[in-house]
Amino acid sequence: MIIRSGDPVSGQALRIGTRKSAMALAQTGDVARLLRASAPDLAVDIVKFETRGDQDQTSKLLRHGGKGGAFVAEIREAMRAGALEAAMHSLKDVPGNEETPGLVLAAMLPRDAANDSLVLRAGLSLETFRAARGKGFMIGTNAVRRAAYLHRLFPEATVIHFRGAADTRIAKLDRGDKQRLPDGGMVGPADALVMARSGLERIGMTARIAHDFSVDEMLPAVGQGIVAVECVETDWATRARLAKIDNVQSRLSAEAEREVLWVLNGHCNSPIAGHAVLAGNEMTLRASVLDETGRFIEVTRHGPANRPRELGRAVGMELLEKGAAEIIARTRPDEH
Ligand SMILES: NCc1[nH]cc(CCC(=O)O)c1CC(=O)O
Repeated sequence: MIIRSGDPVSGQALRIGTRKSAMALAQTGDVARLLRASAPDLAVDIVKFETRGDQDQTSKLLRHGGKGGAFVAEIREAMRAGALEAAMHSLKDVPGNEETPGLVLAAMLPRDAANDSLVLRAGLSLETFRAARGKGFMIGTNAVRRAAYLHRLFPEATVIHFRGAADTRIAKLDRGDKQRLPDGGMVGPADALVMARSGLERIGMTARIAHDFSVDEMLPAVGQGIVAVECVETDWATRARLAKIDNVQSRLSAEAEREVLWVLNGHCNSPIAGHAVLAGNEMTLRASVLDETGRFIEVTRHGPANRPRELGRAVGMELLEKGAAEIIARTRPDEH
């Protein structure tokens, strides 16, 4: 079968579902631009969803499969029901320990910056923060991975629960808002936040970055910086369109990193980090499992770039041999 762009027979547009945060819309805009460039006649419709993940700001979310899972689930339902051809996801938010029968991540965009960045409250200087080595400062995040790395990097700082979309999080930081904890208590205000550089780039807020953590200082979440597009496995026309914008390096890195999650049975809010780097025919995969009490296991292995799953499996198994399962079990969301 020949797939023609803008398919004049059906005249159908490709409908992509997305959350409606500023970051998600920027990402979906990137997907649409690449699709149109690869098939100039293709009509791309962006369908905005307010997911349960955006509405539910309570701790229930963590108990029910985690934040990431909630963001993803509703858009998938719409796609399975035929209301969409494709769904845009931040790969980082796509659970790595679940089967998704009938769906496939058919495109991954070129990876943006994978590292995390430090954002300071307006008026607070990096010099002041550095001189205190974090002492007396409150740093906000709701990712257990970032919290554990912050305890390693700034043992004298206090890490506090801080949530919301990227742009509203920074607004709350600058206003000095207190945060409601899952148990109903209040904490804060925060002096600093840790956020993905890629997200800040997408919402045009890189001017607020006080410091970029290197990926070695703070190993990123699996898939961080990669935008993925999912579709129905047997929707061959959509798969052909998405295949045109698929980036091989992102896909190979994602396969290696996500295999670690699969081996560790990591959930959305696991203290698991993983990052693959490609150099010629070789891939280097580093992954870690850590907690806020200072337990830290890190594994680095090299392998052929065209066998990413094997490398991910080897790294995951070595983490398990070194005791990763016990650390992960202690941070299960349903135990929060
Ligand atoms: N959980 C929200 C989320 N999902 C993906 C990103 C960053 C963008 C990316 O990884 O591509 C973010 C924001 C953040 O972590 O600061």
